[in-house]
Amino acid sequence: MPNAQQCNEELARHIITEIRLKRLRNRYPRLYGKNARLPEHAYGSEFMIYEVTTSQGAVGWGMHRHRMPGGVHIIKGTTFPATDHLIGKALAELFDPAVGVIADEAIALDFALHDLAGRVLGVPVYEMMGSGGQLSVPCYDGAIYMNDISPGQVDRGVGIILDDCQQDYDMGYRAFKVKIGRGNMWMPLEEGIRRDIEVTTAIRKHFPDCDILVDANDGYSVDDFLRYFNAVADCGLYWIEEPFRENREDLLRLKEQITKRSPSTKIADGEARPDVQQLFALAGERLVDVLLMDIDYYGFTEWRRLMPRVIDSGVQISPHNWGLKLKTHYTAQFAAGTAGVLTIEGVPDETEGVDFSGYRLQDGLLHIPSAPGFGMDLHWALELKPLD
Ligand SMILES: O=C([O-])C(=O)C[C@H](O)[C@@H](O)C(=O)[O-]
Repeated sequence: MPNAQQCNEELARHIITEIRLKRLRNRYPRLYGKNARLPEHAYGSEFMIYEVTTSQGAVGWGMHRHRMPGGVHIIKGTTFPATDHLIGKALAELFDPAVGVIADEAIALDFALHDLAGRVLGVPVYEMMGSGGQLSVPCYDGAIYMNDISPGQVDRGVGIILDDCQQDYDMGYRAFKVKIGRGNMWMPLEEGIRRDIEVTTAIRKHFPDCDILVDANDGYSVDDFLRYFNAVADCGLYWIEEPFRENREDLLRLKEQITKRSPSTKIADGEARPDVQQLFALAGERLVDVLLMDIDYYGFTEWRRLMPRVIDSGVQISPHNWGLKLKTHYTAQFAAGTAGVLTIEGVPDETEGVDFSGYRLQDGLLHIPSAPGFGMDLHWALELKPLD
């Protein structure tokens, strides 16, 4: 890795000449069904990326970040930040390898600029971050949804969930995050709790070598969650995610039960509507063990800024990546760049036009490539032009 001055000089030579907005599509290998709060997550979706070119012919690309300061373009009814004002700027004005994006007006390009700077400097993103983590990171399967209650599946009951686990096991996953909270919206409460218990214990029985994480998307009350937890305490859950909306009193009760029944089980929280100050306060009392703010909505650069505080506090992190393997790979680079990442969320999918082959999942570990930037090549994506 070149030193800070060499990096700055090199990035200063690269003037942004073009920013293209493009559309990609991903596809899941099966229907991803309901969680405690949302209906079917379907078979994939479309999302936007930026491709950024410089005066020296360097090209970087990355997912559009969902924070939108500044002006906007409207494309087919969707709003995106204007990027014309970034044309003509030197890469060094927008990006510092030791920090990330340094100009708020360019934050929508967070992933694209990390990729571009890595390619310009000839280093992977994790190296720009200091290579403080591991090149093989534990990666769990985040795709075990409530497929037993999706239309057309009802007759197969818990069996369909075991088939889903097997499909992902065969891809190399050795830890499953299982959606629970059927009684919140989809089944009568008691029946829903019973099914959650049945699903959890069946996975434990059929996959004894795998970790089980459960995620209720805040869909339980503390009393009902404790009933569920006590029934599955022998399963040795790896973590409990968002059992109910985070608050000190309820988390104290849960922690007390965990300490008694399954002391190694962790509590993970902070994906939905995170209040970062509150999360650190809860982490300070060991009522939250793992912080989950999303790699996109919270942000790659923002996570980088937060890391000194994370490491100081001793809490662990696992930035939320739901929806796209692309996000998993962003977080994998993050995990290789810094200490403090416990495990990362994997999403089994394929994205048209993107070469993911540098990343390899085996026996529950995601191996990260040393290619420059994020190490994923973009072969083709549909270009979008703003409406006049
Ligand atoms: O931890 C996770 O992956 C999620 O909770 C994803 C959710 O199921 C999904 O609906 C979302 O991201 O809103």
